[in-house]
Amino acid sequence: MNDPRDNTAVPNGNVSPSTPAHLPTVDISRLNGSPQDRALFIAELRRILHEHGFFYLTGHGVPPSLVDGMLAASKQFFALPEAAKLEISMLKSPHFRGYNRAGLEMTGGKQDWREQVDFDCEEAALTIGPDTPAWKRTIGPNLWPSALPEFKSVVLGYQAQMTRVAIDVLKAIALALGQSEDVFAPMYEPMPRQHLKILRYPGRDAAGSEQGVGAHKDGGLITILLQDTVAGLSVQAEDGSWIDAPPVPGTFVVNTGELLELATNGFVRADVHAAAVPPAGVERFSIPFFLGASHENTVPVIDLPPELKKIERGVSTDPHNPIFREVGANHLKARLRSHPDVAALHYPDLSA
Ligand SMILES: O=C(O)CCC(=O)C(=O)O
Ligand SMILES: [Fe+2]
Repeated sequence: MNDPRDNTAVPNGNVSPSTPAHLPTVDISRLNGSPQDRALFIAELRRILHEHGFFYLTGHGVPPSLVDGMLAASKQFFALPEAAKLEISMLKSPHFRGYNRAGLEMTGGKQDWREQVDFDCEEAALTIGPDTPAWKRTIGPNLWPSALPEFKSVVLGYQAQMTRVAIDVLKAIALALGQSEDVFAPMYEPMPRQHLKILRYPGRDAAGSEQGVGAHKDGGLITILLQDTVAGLSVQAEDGSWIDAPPVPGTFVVNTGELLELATNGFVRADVHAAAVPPAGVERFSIPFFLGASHENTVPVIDLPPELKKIERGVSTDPHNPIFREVGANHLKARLRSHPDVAALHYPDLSA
């Protein structure tokens, strides 16, 4: 999977006062409605994808108990003594899994003020020889805290459910683009990357930076974000204004990532977004899940119908942050950039 914490050359922090605009809502269960409603839904989704690349998702079928359990387990983890969290420090993982204290991840060259744990597919490390592509070193096991024995099953259960939701949404997007519902399958099969991050943003009084997470686009195919009760996320619209995306109970915020923008030659927008540090004394929890393409694949360009093709935007290339169509190489590039300390320790041959 491409890394969602991909940095972009956009101004950081200082998100301007938000407009009162709202993100649209997509009720994916309408795909199972009457033929008329299904057709209406697909047409609406097509417009949303072109204009926004961000929406609230309802009708997703995720049981509230699973969401509550995941949030509760995340809060339990962050409440552990620091030593118990550092037991799974990402510095111990050449595969970019594990815990980072606030201020260790970078976006736009600046510190993000949030503590976090990263997970991806639960898998064994590969045998690496001199000719093995470097990205294969990112394959490997997740790290699990011994202080919370039940954590692993909660996280893996939630991750599996998010993979299902993300693939359902990708199928709906395929239909909205006039394609067969499996048009993206050659990108995410045989092993979609399943990057899950649990995040805690401490309040402004405890923060060492104004930046919760700096302005960026997500690097994968699609992101399914769960927010707890505190607002903080904002999204940049095409006209440059910022739209707040506060939590709405029962929904996820969904956004399309750079690989989808690449595959649709910019018909689908991957919007820039950022999260602010919460007010003093308030902590914010959020849990993004990033579904990515399978590492060994190359991102194709999907041949859209003529009426969509004529409003493709093309893909802008940032010389400071090139996007590679080779998924594994793209993923490694983004991980090295986001985690310079892990890169220096485990990839001294590749880091500057
Ligand atoms: O915390 C949030 O609301 C957004 C997090 C985010 O955009 C990211 O981690 O990529
Ligand atoms: Fe993001």
